[in-house]
Amino acid sequence: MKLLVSPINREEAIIASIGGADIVDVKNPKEGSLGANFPWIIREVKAVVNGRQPISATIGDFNYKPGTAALAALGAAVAGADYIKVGLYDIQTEAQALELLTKVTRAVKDYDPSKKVVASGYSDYRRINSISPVLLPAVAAEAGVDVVMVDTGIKDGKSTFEFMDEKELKEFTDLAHKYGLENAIAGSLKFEDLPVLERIGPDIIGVRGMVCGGDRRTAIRQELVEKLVAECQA
Ligand SMILES: O=C[C@H](O)COP(=O)(O)O
Repeated sequence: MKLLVSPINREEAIIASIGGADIVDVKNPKEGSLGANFPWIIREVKAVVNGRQPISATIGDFNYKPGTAALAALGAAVAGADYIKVGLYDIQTEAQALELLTKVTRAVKDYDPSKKVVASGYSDYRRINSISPVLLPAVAAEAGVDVVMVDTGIKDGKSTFEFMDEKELKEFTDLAHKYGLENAIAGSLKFEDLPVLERIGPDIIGVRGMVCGGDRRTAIRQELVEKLVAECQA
């Protein structure tokens, strides 16, 4: 399992990078679960990571605005993100998801076909009235997306495992692989979740709170990133 760590600024990005994360994911929690950070922060992170890892950037928890999403995706790509991550937050149907993801993917790949698009659904989709992540792999594959993900939409400490059980997350993972996509699981994951995550077998796990010592509002700690890297490799 590859490890995606989500810093919010340059200082945390250095810690995540030196600690050994596989992907350094720039976000802005002040603007939501997959809140977008500023282009200059993405550029700064790209510069300090200096090619050690690919950079991911979130572009927001989106409603049905394909044009706005496509333009934001291009912005993240131009700023240097290698992975551009869009959240399907206020999206209820497969048709809406397909339209939004098709336009985001076109915006990114027209600019640089080597960049990857990540479509994120939310494990707590029922409480935010969003599309089920299990419906996303088929739609994402049709749209030309590279990675499908689940995260929690509301960051109130409740974990993805409180909303989707092992069986559902395995179904999501297997479907992604059936459609030729990579997949990622995130959402207040804890060290004690690692055995079940190993059984489920996602390509990537995404974390912040876990490597902040449990409270995602505090800073990322290098020793916790190193511990997680070691446990993921064990
Ligand atoms: O992409 C990963 C998220 O930033 C996960 O954050 P969290 O572990 O605090 O829920």
